[in-house]
Formats: sequence, C-alpha cells, structure tokens
Amino acid sequence: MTLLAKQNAIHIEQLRKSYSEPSVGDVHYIIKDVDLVIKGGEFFILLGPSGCGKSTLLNMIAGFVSKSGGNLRVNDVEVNKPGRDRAVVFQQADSSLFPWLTVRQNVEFGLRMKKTPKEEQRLISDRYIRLVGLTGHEEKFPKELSGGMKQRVQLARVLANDPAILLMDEPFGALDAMTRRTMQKELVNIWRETHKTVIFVTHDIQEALLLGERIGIMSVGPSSNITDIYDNSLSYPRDVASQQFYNLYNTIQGHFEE
Ligand SMILES: Nc1ncnc2c1ncn2[C@@H]1O[C@H](COP(=O)(O)OP(=O)(O)OP(=O)(O)O)[C@@H](O)[C@H]1O
Repeated sequence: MTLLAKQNAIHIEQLRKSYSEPSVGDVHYIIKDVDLVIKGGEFFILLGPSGCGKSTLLNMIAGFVSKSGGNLRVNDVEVNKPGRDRAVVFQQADSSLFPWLTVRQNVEFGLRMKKTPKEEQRLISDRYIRLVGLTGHEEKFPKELSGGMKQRVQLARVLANDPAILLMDEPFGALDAMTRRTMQKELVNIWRETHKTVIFVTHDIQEALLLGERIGIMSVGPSSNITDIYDNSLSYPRDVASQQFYNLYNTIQGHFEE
C-alpha cells in the first residue's frame, strides 16, 4: 500500500498561476501559494465556487497550463508538459471528439496509436462502450449524438487508454440525473478496481460526498487557495440519507454561505 501510495502521487508546493504578464507590483493571481499532496490511488475532490480556479489547477496538473511559480510534481517529476500517465475528461466533449470518426473509432483512437492488437482494441472498446451505456451506437458519428452521449464517448475513450491518473473536470455536469448517477457509481467501481489516482472537479457538494475520499475546498478567487480538506471515510456505495452524509454536507455547505 505504501508503494502504491507513492506511485502516481502528486506534490504541489506554493503553486501560483497568473494569466497576465508579470509586471512589478501588479500581478493578478488566479491561484496563489497552493500546497497539496495527493497520494497515489486516492480519489480527491476539488470543490469550489464558479471561477475560483479549479479547472486552472487541474489543467496545470495535466500539463496544459504552465505555472507562474512553485512546484508541481507527478511521480516525483516536475510537470511541464502533458503525459500519457495523465488524462483529462473535460466538461464539454465537443472539442475532444474527432467528428470524422465513429463512436467506436473515437474510443479506440488511443489504442490504435499505441498499436494495440485489433482484437484487443475491440474487446476494450466493447467493454467501455457498454459501461457508458452506448452499446448499439458504435457506428454513429459525434454529430448524431446528444451532448450527454458525446460526454459518455469521451469518458469511454479516456478509460480505454487506462491512464494512471484521471483528471476529471465536471465530467457529469451535462448528463441527465439518472445517467449521472449511473456514471458516478461506475466511476467509483472503476477506481476501486484499478487504484487510479482520481482528481475530480465539481461544484456539487452531493457529488463530492458521493465520490471522494478527501474533499479540498477552494476559496473564492482571485488568489484562490485550498483552505480546508475534509476526510470522507463513509463506505461505498454511500447513502445520501445517512446521518453522517447529512452532517458532512451541512459542514461543507457552511463554507459557501455568506
Ligand atoms: N486562458 C485564460 N486566460 C485568462 N484568464 C483565464 C484563462 N482561463 C481561465 N481564466 C480565468 O481564471 C479564473 C479561473 O477560471 P477556471 O476556469 O479555472 O475556474 P473554475 O473554478 O474551473 O470555474 P467553473 O467552475 O465556472 O468552471 C477565471 O477568472 C477565468 O476567467
């Protein structure tokens, strides 16, 4: 377990981001001096109000957004570009799917790049297409799918690539309530089976409590930071009607009330 915890761990020290050009005395930081350690195999939630910098922090871990100061290490290596060990599931699937490929071809894309044998590609894509409830839609193109279906294709494609670290940016926000609940359950099952490190961004307290082992609360920006971290040791699947769930919900909600 100690070894697992060290693998795919994320160490963040005094991390800062400003999108403006640095000029003396006039730097507008989105996030400022964030310190955080995420253990390998952990399911960590980033919870915070709209615009506080959750996506910015996630995209910095992904290597898509450069830092303005501090340290950010994944597996003890400073992050300065994207890597195969990390994959992002974005809020909107539109920009991440290839419109000229079918559902199946989109899901198998990364496997083809890795030269996975064809029969194996088919087994893996079948598994994840089934998991996200898109069996029967394999030959459709993205333009023939609803927003929620596109989102599910994106998730299936990321899972098919089997990254060690899953970075999820409100991935279920566009789904209807029933599909959302199913996907939340499946994500927990996949995480428990595979020991991936998951960082999941949301502003939905219930979602945070259903999924995460720890919940980091981000303050309102600018110069946002992680002000508190809550442990959630309730056993899975979690019962929203339980007293402990209700208590933790109220405690966390207290952060966002004026
Ligand atoms: N490329 C960019 N250039 C300039 N400013 C940016 C850029 N990307 C994000 N920002 C700004 O950084 C701040 C944080 O944005 P970010 O998307 O990280 O917040 P968020 O917490 O994920 O928001 P939401 O919950 O609404 O998605 C916002 O003020 C946003 O306008």
